[in-house]
Amino acid sequence: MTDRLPHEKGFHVSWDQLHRDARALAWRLQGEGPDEGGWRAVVAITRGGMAPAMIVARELDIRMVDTISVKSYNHQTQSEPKVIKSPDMDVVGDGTGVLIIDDLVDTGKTLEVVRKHMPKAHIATVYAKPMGRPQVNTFITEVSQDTWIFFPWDMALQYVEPYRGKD
Ligand SMILES: O=P(O)(O)OC[C@H]1O[C@H](OP(=O)(O)OP(=O)(O)O)[C@H](O)[C@@H]1O
Ligand SMILES: O=c1[nH]c(=O)c2nc[nH]c2[nH]1
Ligand SMILES: [Mg+2]
Repeated sequence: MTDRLPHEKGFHVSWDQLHRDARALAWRLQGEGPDEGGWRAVVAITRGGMAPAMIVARELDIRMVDTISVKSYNHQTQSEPKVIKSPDMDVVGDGTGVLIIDDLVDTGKTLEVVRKHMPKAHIATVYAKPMGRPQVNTFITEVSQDTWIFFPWDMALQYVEPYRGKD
C-alpha cells in the first residue's frame, strides 16, 4: 500500500478540456495503426479510460470496443493493481493492431499489468506523469509527479467566496 498524499498541486480538467485533449490524442493516433486498415480495436481501461476511449473510437471510426478492468486506487491510496475483468482474448489476441486507452499514467503500475495481457498493443493516455511515461506509447499532456489530476467526473460546480471578505 502506497500513501500518495500530499500532492503539492492540482490540475483540474473540465469536460471541455478533456474532450479537446482526447480529440488531440485521436488526431495523433490516426495513421499510426499497423496497416492501412487502421486500428482493429480499442480497449478502455476502466473506469477512467472509458470517456477518452469513446472519444478516440468515435474520431477514428473504430466500432470494436472492449474493456479491461484494473483495480488499484482507493481515492489517492494505491495498492497492487489487479485485473478484475479481461477483454475478449479472441478479439484482442496479443494486442497487435489494438489501441489501449486510459485517462492517465501516474506510477505506470496499472499499464505494467495491462501490457502483460496484450504485449503488442499500442498504449495511449491523455495525461502522463514522469514516472509512468516509459509505459506509454502516445500521450498528450505531461504534468509533474506531485500533481493530482482532478477529472470532471470527480468534481461538481460549487459556490466560492469572493476574494474580498475571505479573512
Ligand atoms: O499509473 P498508475 O499509478 O497505476 O495510475 C493510473 C491509474 O489510476 C487511475 O485509475 P484507478 O485505479 O484510480 O481507477 P478508476 O479508473 O476506476 O478511477 C487512472 O485512471 C489510471 O488508470
Ligand atoms: O483522478 C486521478 N488523478 C490522478 O492524478 C491519479 N493518479 C493515479 N490515479 C489518479 N486518479
Ligand atoms: Mg483508471
